[in-house]
Amino acid sequence: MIHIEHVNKIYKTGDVETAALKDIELTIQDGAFVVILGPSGSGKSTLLNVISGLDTVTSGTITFGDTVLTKLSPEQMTAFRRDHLGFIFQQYNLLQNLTVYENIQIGADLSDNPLPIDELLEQVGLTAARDKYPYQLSGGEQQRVSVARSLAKNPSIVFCDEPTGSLDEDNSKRVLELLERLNKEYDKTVVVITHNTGISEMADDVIKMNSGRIIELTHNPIKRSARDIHWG
Ligand SMILES: Nc1ncnc2c1ncn2[C@@H]1O[C@H](COP(=O)(O)OP(=O)(O)OP(=O)(O)O)[C@@H](O)[C@H]1O
Repeated sequence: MIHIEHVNKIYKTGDVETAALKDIELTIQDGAFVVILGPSGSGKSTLLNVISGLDTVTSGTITFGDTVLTKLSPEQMTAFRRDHLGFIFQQYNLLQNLTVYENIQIGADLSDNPLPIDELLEQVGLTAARDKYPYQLSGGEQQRVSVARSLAKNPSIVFCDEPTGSLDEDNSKRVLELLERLNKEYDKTVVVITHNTGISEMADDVIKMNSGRIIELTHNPIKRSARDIHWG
């Protein structure tokens, strides 16, 4: 479980201060599928960055199970990220000189308890592409490799920042189906940032942000599967 208590984040650029997060209070349950929605500049990426330790808070506390993330040193935070957190971004960030298999292996090598790469290749439908290089794949296929890479190290939570932002509807739904499976079958907590309101139909919990604040928290009693969401 992640507890976020009274978190504020102020960016200072010269004399200009931007309050990117204002008194955020939030709990993310283990195994939940959480979607964060909000207009550009509302603080979604900043929230994800501070929860995942990619950035520091200005004030407030973030607790992950028994670990108080906001008290960790940068070195401890790096180790925590490596051991527990997976990331998927809009850009696929694959290493161009490595094959599909080798890109996934990079994720597995970070862990003492990795998932089998061949199984992951099968899950993302890329067994036949295992020896291809990223430039030989479509955007959708590349994003599926990055999903497999993030899962390979067997993280307890996967953070996704606009994971379908560069994909058409069909490829997006394939990637979303993988996130769904990762949540249900592999029991990972999944946190997705998106502009696409349709994706919130898949979520257990939907967080709406505006101007650095959480303006609405909704729990979906019934979730739609990735294939059935309304594409927005
Ligand atoms: N490194 C930074 N330095 C200064 N200001 C920043 C920095 N990063 C973000 N901001 C500001 O903080 C606010 C929140 O930005 P953030 O990137 O979290 O929004 P977002 O909701 O993720 O937007 P988008 O959907 O466009 O990615 C914005 O006003 C932004 O300009």
